[in-house]
Amino acid sequence: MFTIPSPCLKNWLLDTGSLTERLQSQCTSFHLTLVGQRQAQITLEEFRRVSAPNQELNLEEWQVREVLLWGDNQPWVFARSILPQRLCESDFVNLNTKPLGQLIFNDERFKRMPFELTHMSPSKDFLEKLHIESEMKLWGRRSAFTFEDLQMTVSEVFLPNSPAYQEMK
Ligand SMILES: C=C(O[C@@H]1C=C(C(=O)O)C=C[C@H]1O)C(=O)O
Repeated sequence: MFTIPSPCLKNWLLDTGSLTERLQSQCTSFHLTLVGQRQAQITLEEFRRVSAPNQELNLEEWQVREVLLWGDNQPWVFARSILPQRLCESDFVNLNTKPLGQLIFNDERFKRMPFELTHMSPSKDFLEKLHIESEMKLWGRRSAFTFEDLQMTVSEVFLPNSPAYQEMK
């Protein structure tokens, strides 16, 4: 078990509202960049979290979506979501740079499950790509959402300049 180092960080990690909306309230200009969205290699662990019992892993049934959420031109959150292909062809069609939260939090058919929290030391490659010098430990969370008979996961990592670490600077 681990201790979350600040009440501020704990509040961000466990906030069940739309992270997009909360980040937007903390900056003048918010934007989202799409790192990628495609039928790609989901890990076995990710598959176990979203699949139904006895479901076979078929990569064509899932999309991996990775985005960066920026506040005042600072990368604040990296998010990786595992989305059912069926949702990508219906409710999430042409999502592109529209934040997933705008769809999820305005549709009561999406039900959020409890958060899983984690902390990590990001790879040098990941930090270099984002021109982040800080080597601090990063904290993140993952939650699964159910939608009718489907499940999806949203994982979010708070990056060093995000307001989640405000009190720790
Ligand atoms: C789930 C939300 O959507 C945000 C937007 C995401 C996207 O567009 O891929 C991913 C993670 C979230 O931070 C949210 O706003 O809380």
